[in-house]
Amino acid sequence: MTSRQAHPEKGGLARASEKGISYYETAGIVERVGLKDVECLSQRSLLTHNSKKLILVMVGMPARGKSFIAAKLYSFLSWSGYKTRVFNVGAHRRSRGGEENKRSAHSEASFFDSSNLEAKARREALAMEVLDSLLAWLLEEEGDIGIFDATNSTRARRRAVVERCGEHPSTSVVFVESLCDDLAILDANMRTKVTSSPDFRGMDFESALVDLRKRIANYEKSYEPVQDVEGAYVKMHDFSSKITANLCFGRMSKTVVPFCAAIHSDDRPVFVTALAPRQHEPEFVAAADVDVDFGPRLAEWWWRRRPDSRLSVYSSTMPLAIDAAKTIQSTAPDLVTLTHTSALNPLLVCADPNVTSAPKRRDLHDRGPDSGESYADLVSRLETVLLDIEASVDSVLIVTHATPARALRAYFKNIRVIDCMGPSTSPETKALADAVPAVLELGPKVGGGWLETIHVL
Ligand SMILES: Nc1ncnc2c1ncn2[C@@H]1O[C@H](COP(=O)(O)OP(=O)(O)O)[C@@H](O)[C@H]1O
Ligand SMILES: O=P(O)(O)OC[C@H]1O[C@@](CO)(OP(=O)(O)O)[C@@H](O)[C@@H]1O
Repeated sequence: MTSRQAHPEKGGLARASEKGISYYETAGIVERVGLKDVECLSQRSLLTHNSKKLILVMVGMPARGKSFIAAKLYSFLSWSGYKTRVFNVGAHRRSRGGEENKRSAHSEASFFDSSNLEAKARREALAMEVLDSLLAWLLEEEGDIGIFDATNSTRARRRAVVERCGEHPSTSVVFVESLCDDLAILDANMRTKVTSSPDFRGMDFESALVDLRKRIANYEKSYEPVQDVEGAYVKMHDFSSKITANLCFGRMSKTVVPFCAAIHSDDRPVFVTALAPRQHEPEFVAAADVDVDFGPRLAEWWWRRRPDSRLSVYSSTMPLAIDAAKTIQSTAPDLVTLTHTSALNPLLVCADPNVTSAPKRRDLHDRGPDSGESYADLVSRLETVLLDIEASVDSVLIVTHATPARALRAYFKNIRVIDCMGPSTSPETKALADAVPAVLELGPKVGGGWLETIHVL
């Protein structure tokens, strides 16, 4: 290797760039060596685009967090603007089981034994009925992403799913598999499951646990993890401590895989607070001039609350938000980490400065008469912050402005972004940039979802 060709990571870059020479200076001179014929590369070029309709097929034994992950993906993808729906085979099985108040035989462990051929055939039929509903919704009701929530634990089942979806060329299938062998995690998951799943309603806790263990043992006998040859997948091992992905490109690699890597089910609160809206923001109301002591009030509240726990603070890059975040950090420099990001800045609106009335309600894609940002643009820049929030195992505090704060809240509460705007939509929305400053606390609920609490500063 000559000095001009030296590899950038091995110290050649500085010398090369001093002379203004590109590392790829020889491009066009060196001959390409038939790479277009390499099979995996041609497959790569076919898969780069987003498919029109995406089907995420959950895979995993019971109590591996499939429904939890499916619900999270639903919140995230809906919030990102995709028309998304979860189709759960367990719910369909129960609704077909008949007996309203009595436990159906279709909920007992023996129903999930693959050597019970009658039950097995019934389970396959139930799964295909649900898949058909999913496909009908995607194709006839213009859905974008369908999430198929079942164990899909054998290769034969997955092949059947892929074949049925393959009848519709606008669809593509990606498996989302959750693998977990850690006994402590499984034990905790099983306890959650028997207390929350309708399959165990009316049973005492210990008998329910025994039955679930038997159900899982039945699945263990026939479980086959997804293999590369089966197609595109994301695998999450032990609560996202390891992620593997195959054939994921486009929207999958840009957002879905990072989201799967971020999520976990640790118990830590997320706090959101917003400075009063400026006059030209769509959320503007004649708010009192409270901004000046916002930072000290926030810091004092935090200090009173839990000075012992670590806190990751994300603020916008507006001066008052930066000041507030720094004031918090000054109270406990060892516990608080700061990130300032323009992703949390107010909605960019290009309004006429002479018009002082509050702008009218806008739709997700409206940019207003003079362009600027739509709510959809805002959501797209907030995505990066949302991934940081989901990934954090420390408490998180977001110091932002009315519109981004309300858009973030929409994710946590599964509300359409446009329905979260405007202070009159709910007390929680009002608390985000009210005349009296407040912090909205979002606490994760066991098994999914977030509980809201308003703290007035
Ligand atoms: N990635 C994961 N790996 C293992 N367990 C998880 C994961 N994510 C969530 N859990 C936990 O698993 C428990 C059971 O989840 P659930 O979604 O009902 O399982 P499944 O649908 O696979 O039967 C929940 O308490 C949830 O917190
Ligand atoms: O047919 P398979 O793929 O096994 O999956 C469907 C079954 O998965 C289960 C496994 O326990 O899902 P869930 O835990 O979501 O209720 C059953 O309820 C449901 O009948």
